[in-house]
This record gives sequence, structure tokens and C-alpha cells, in this order.
Amino acid sequence: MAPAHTSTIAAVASPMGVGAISLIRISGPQALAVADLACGGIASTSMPRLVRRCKIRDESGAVIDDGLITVFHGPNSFTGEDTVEFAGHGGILVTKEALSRFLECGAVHASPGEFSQRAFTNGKLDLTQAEGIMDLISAQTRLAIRAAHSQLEGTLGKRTTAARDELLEILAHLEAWIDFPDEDIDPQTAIQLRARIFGILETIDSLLSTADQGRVLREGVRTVIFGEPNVGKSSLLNRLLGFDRAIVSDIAGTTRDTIEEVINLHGIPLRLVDTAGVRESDDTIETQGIQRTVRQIEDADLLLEIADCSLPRPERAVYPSNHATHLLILNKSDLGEHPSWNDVEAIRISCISEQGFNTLSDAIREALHFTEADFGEHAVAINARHKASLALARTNLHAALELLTEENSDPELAAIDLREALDALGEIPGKVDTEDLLGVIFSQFCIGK
Ligand SMILES: Nc1nc2c(c(=O)[nH]1)N(C=O)[C@@H](CNc1ccc(C(=O)N[C@@H](CCC(=O)O)C(=O)O)cc1)CN2
Ligand SMILES: Nc1nc2c(ncn2[C@@H]2O[C@H](COP(=O)(O)OP(=O)(O)OP(=O)(O)O)[C@@H](O)[C@H]2O)c(=O)[nH]1
Ligand SMILES: [Mg+2]
Repeated sequence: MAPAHTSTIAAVASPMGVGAISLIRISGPQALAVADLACGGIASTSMPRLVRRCKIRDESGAVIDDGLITVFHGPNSFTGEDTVEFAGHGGILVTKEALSRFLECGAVHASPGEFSQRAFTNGKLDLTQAEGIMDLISAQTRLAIRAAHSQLEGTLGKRTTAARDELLEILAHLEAWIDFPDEDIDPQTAIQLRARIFGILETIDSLLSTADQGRVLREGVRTVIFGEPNVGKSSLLNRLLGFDRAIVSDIAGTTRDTIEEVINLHGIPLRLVDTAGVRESDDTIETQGIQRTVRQIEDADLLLEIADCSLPRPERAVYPSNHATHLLILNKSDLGEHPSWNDVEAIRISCISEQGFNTLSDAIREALHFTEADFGEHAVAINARHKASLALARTNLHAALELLTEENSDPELAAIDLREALDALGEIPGKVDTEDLLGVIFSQFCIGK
């Protein structure tokens, strides 16, 4: 049984001071009593979920605000507890005064993520759904919203729970064996159990294959624009952004520091980084800029190398190696192409005439293996936490397979590995003891969430 929460928490759920209406949420066993004290007994006489007009008053009876109140009777609320919502006027002071009044009347201030954590503890959400709420709030593109909703609806939680249930059954079989140590293990049974473990591994691998998409949707693709000075790197950044963010000039060495901006390329968030052109330089500031370029290249997910096609093809400079996808872009096509580039495979563009930009955008999407069509309604895009747990489960399942063969099985040792895998899978929806994990996840939420 989940532990019952004894305190009643309150917090402002809306952003402070920027909206017309502010929302205060109160949740816990005393929620109705707290609201009754502050609002003249209206909460306990309200029909659940029916919005009512009400005044919140201070100790002396002076009106603090005149707003709307909604009562939810547990378990039929977001947190699963009795909940009261007060929608007041959106000013900073009036909202703070109203919250203080609810605290005076017996509520305690909620810590970050505490409403969602209570929803989790009360079985209203699993951990992946709670994370889906955070993903939704921080989504930067429509595709990221879609992925967040899929997670919020429980797609990932259901798939991992199904895999875990299957593993539980396998363990039960194995334990039956262990209980009769004198009997030889039937080779047929080992074959069957292996097949079932392979089935779980297939699910795990298919979930793991969504990790890159997940990272891209949540964090964006680190896209680094680099090349020799004056080839048009900053011009490309400005064109992709749609406004003049970086200084462009015909002086080589214009960009000194890296410049970072996020664009939305057909649903894919790209973190574009414009860098200082790489060349030999005596200038200390430029040299530092070039060192930064090198570091950016090392950390990139996608490299856009730019060259000036109107000039003879230079000796290829040596850049740090990185496994990231690398596209070569020949800029200044409007000036005509120097013959030395003719047989070079590249994307040809001009930042002046804007030719080639559709091709560039298609090439980027293709290089990232990412299109809107790939991302259906129930698609999953796992995060780093899910990836770590799945990878651990995978390792343990492979270890168990080594110990369960047709010729020779050690069910006791195999069961140990399977139990480890079970725990790792259970961490994803939060089905195992996860006190530390909960602190880490929910403290990233904002107050009032
Ligand atoms: N005013 C308000 N708006 C909000 C929230 C909120 O808490 N309050 N939410 C907070 O994140 C989100 C909506 N999420 C919610 C999820 C469940 C329930 C709820 O009352 N669940 C009940 C009844 C279900 C039903 O009627 O469909 C339940 O689960 O039993 C409410 C809000 C976004 N908008
Ligand atoms: N004709 C032509 N000129 C361009 C094109 N793109 C950029 N330029 C010009 O090339 C010069 C250099 O452009 P930048 O964007 O500053 O080049 P950069 O690579 O950022 O240069 P650094 O920051 O110095 O490394 C400017 O004068 C631009 O106007 C293009 O497609 N065609
Ligand atoms: Mg520049």
C-alpha cells in the first residue's frame, strides 16, 4: 500500500504575475477544511467539480480576492486526494496574499513536483507519465508535444510493464525448477524459456532504438556549422534562423565566439552553433575562438561543413574526428563553381540567392533519419533514464541466456540475473522501491506542478 500523505499542500500553479487569472491548488486530507476556513465554508458544501464563485477573506474578514472555486473529492482528482482549486485575479500580491491565507488556514507550501509525486504515489500516474508531463511543458516542437502525449497516455509504461510481467512468469517457471533440484532440467523447457527471453529482448531493443529520437525531441540536435573563414557560416545561420543574429562581413575572422540558436526544422529542433572559421592565426582572441570551434565539433550530433565553391578547393584541413553525421555544403553557388569542386559530392547552396535551401533541409532530415511520418500516434521516444534501465535489463537478460542452454543450465544463477533485469525494467514505470529516484525526478518539476 502506498503511504497516506498526512499533510495538505498548497501552491500557485500558474506563472506568477504574467497572467490574467492565477490558480492556487490545495491537495490533501484537509483541503476542503482549509478552503472552508478561508472561503466561508463554501468548499464542503460544493458539488464536486462544479465551479462556484467565492470570496477568500483574511482573519479579520476583509476580502483578499473574489474568484472561482472547484472542489475535487479524492480519489477523483489529479493527485488522487481531496483537492480544491481557487482561480483568482492574476496579480502577484493578491495571489501571494491568497496563498498565505490558505497556508494560515492549515496547508503547507508544496515542494517542487509534489502534486505530481502524490499523483504517482496514489497510483494516478506512473513515472513515465509524470515525465511525460514535464516533456509536454518543455516541448519545443509539435513532434515533441506528440511524443510527450504518447508518454503521458502511458504507451511506454504499458510496454515496459508488459515486458516485466512476462519476465515475472519466466521467473516463476525457473523458481519451480529450483524448488526441485534433483530433477534434471528438461531441455525443452530451457528452449522455451530462452525463446521467451528473446521476445523480451526484442521489445527492449525496439524501445532502445528510440533513444536517439527521444534525445533529439527533448534536447534538439547539436548542429555545428564550421569551415574556413569567410565561407558564409554566419550567413547560413542567419538564413536558417530567418533573421540577422550573427555579424556577417567580408573580413575573414569575423565570428570570434560561438553563437547558439534553436530552430524548428519541420518538427526537429536543431541547436545551431555558428563557430569561428578555422585557420592558423596569431591573434589570441581568434585562437581561443578556434579552440572553441574544435570543442563544439567534438560534441556535435550533426556537422555542417561549409566551403566557398567560387574559390579553388583547398587542401582539406584536419578537423577533430567525431562520429556525428557530416554534411558538406558548398556555399556561394551564385558566384559560379570553381572547376576543382565539380566532382565533389555536396549540397550546393547560396545564402545570397537562397537557392538550395530545400535540398539542404531535406538532406538534414534524411541524415537524421527523422521524419514526421516516423512518429505515429503511439510512438515511443525514450529518455536517458529509460535508456539506462533498459540497457541494464538487456545486459542481465543476456547473462541469463548464457546460463540457460539446452545442454547445460544453472537456473539458480539465471534467476539472479533475471531478477536484476526485472528490477531494471521496474524502475521505468516506478514499480520498484525508488525513493532516491523519485527525489531526482520530481525535484526537476516546478513548484505547483
Ligand atoms: N485547473 C486545472 N487544470 C489542469 C490541471 C489541474 O490540475 N487543474 N492539470 C494538472 O496537471 C492538467 C490536467 N490534468 C488532470 C488530470 C486528471 C484530473 C482529474 O480530475 N482526474 C480524475 C477524474 C478523471 C476524469 O474526469 O476524466 C481522476 O483521475 O479520477 C484533473 C486534471 C492540466 N490542466
Ligand atoms: N556571393 C555570395 N556571398 C556570400 C554568400 N554567403 C555569404 N557571402 C558573403 O561572404 C562573406 C562572409 O560571410 P560570413 O557569413 O561572415 O562568413 P563566415 O564563414 O561566418 O566568416 P567568419 O566568421 O569570418 O569565419 C560576407 O561578405 C557575405 O556577405 C553567398 O551565398 N554568395
Ligand atoms: Mg562568421
